[in-house]
Amino acid sequence: MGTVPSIATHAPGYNKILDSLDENDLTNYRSHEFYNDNACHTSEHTDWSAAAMTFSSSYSLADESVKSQEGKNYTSFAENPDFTHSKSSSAGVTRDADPISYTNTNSSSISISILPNIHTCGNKHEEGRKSFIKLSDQPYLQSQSQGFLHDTCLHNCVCTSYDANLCLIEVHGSFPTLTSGVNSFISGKSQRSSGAVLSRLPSKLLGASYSYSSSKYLSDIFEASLEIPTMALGDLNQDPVYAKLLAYWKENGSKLDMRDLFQKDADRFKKFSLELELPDPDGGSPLLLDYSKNLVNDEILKLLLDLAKSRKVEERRDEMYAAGKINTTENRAVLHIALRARADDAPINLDGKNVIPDVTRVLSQMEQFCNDIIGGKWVGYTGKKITDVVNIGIGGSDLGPCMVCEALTQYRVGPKAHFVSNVDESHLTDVLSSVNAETTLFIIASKTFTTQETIANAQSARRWFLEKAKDESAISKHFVALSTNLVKVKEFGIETSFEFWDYVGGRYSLWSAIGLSIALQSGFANFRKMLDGARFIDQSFKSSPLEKNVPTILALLGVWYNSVLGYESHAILPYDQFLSKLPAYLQQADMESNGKSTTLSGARITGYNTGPVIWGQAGTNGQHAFYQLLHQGTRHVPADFIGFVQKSESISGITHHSILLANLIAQPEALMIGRTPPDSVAEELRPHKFFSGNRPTNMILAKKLTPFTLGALIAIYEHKIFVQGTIWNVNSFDQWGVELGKELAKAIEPELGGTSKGNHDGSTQGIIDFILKQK
Ligand SMILES: O=P(O)(O)OC[C@H]1O[C@H](O)[C@H](O)[C@@H](O)[C@@H]1O
Repeated sequence: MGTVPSIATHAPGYNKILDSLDENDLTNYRSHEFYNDNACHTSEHTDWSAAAMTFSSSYSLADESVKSQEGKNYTSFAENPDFTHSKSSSAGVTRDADPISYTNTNSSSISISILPNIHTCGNKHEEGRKSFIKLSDQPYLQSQSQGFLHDTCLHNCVCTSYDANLCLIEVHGSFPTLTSGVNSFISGKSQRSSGAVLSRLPSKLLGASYSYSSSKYLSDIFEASLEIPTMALGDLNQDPVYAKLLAYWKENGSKLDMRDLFQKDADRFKKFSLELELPDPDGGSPLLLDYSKNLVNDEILKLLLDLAKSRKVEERRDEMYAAGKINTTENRAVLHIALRARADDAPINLDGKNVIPDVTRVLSQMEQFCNDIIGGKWVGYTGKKITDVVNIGIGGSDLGPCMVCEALTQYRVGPKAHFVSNVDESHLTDVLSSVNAETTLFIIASKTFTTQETIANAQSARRWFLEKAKDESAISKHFVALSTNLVKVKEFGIETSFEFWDYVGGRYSLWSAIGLSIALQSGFANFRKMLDGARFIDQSFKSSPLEKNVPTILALLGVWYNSVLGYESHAILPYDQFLSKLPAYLQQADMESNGKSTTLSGARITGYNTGPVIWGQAGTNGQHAFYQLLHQGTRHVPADFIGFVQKSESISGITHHSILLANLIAQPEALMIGRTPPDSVAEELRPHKFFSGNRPTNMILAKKLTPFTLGALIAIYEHKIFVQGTIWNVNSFDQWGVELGKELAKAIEPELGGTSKGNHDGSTQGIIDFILKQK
């Protein structure tokens, strides 16, 4: 087995794999990048790939023997005569921090990567090669450095190893995101190459060894136990901080009264509120988050912040920002933050490639298109200017743009945007009845371009259009597509398309080409301002300490209510008619993200609630509908009140906005202070007129609903959802739960024609029969 078994001494199955490998095949082995802390971030040291086959001089295999070919044991590679080493230099200067390259003299292409610090392992591993990666458990390697955690780096490394056709990874130490990285690797493997992942957690820490492989390529030669290594981020139920929160509530919950807390602490508002100075080009002003009307005190807040630490929120956030493939079940990075980046922002490297240039390329294409449409350069088939756009999409390809177009009504400079989402034909016919084919642009928005409803609506819109235009060639002037699936777009017969990428989740896509209807209606400049508002929050979320971090605070309060106190829903109450679609938008954003009952490592969640039921309506309308339940119901519904200090009013003489603001302020006050009816109230009515109060709310207030403020507001919620998903240990970025219904509908549809019959339960069949009889 040559020199390779020198590290293969621990995990069950490891030797077995190595023994089973064809020695002659070892010429394909090759090591990968390793850089030590200092070297990897110096600006001179830019050509990472040239520094392959290196590892740190500071690393020593102190805890194991390294066998040379003659069978002698060494305590480090440096001493092993099988390896020669040479020191890399940066810009001609050799420094202590520079890496040392080790090469195996017996087989020049055999080497084992020792990766105590793998910041740079985003580089692709070479196709057809085999790699060994070893991660050390030296304490300094697990500390945070340069904004990255080593487990994040391992994750990236593993995720980008997909081109190697065999990858063995031996891990010493506890790396919280290892499992997700490894899962990504494995799922990537099934598409790109065969491989195996082998990990070992140090027995001295865990009292056990773990190893696993899911590779088909190796499945018959590798019979090691298929145990998945335990992630450091384990079951929330086992988290000691979570246990403290539960205990605290159990012991003190009934005594927790906000009215007392305000009375005892004159600084409570100051202490439990945050202001973010928004650099809004339409008038910079602070955004206020007042969270003082919550069932929390100093102790609870401290525990919640500790929980964020113990659930590794910051590490996971860094992993997302570093393009880690945290959407493990789909092996995808989650990079809506990249959509808001500016061209000169620090690169965001995914699989070794900066994604920002592609983002800015599509944004420029959108900008040009908007200018052409708004400026009248792009006209309809009869030469008339485009006055209306109809966005045909559903879910994430509808809710975001639809909500934002309404929110930015006052910023309209271009064609009016309409939205068709429901496959119910009345949605389409209703919109079509209000537009003219000569002046209407159809935007077919679908990430996958396979969504049944969208494709059906797009086909019907096309037919309607052709009935009017009577000319196939007119289609190109009136239909454009937004998708990640450009092949399907072509198949559909659309020439102009705007691309986005699979690292953009549908419900996080309004910042991408999916936002074209926003940019057309509001003008590209306003679209950019909205992106900038979100970018501002991205930076604030990344750099603010947890206690000053708006999305994190909102998330922690939500976890407190949802998982500790058992409150099951959360209301979104915007006091602005133009934000009336915000609750529906956040329903998808939140419920599709965190409505999960499986942890990242595949365990069933029991004992605590994950994503809440999100609902709400614009104020003041809701006050005359469901607020009764908020004030006096048996359920407790934490709520976010959202408002704006200024609004341009066009009807003079009536103080609409003051009335709106007064109500916005009064409702949270009423929910907190409650009321015991005065003695003057008749005895029998007194219980009915009693308001218990002590009901929690947040207030989010900004100066004006501008594109920038709106971008910031949406991004706050996106990151809030992310933090909660992290704490609950769920994948917030997949949505397998929507699949089953879709599949069954496809099976049932032909049965409604009466020609085929399925195999259903009695109720389902009864319903089908009822329909068939009435048809
Ligand atoms: O954009 P599309 O690929 O057409 O998908 C539209 C929507 O369909 C699905 O059912 C998903 O649950 C949503 O997350 C998605 O936004």
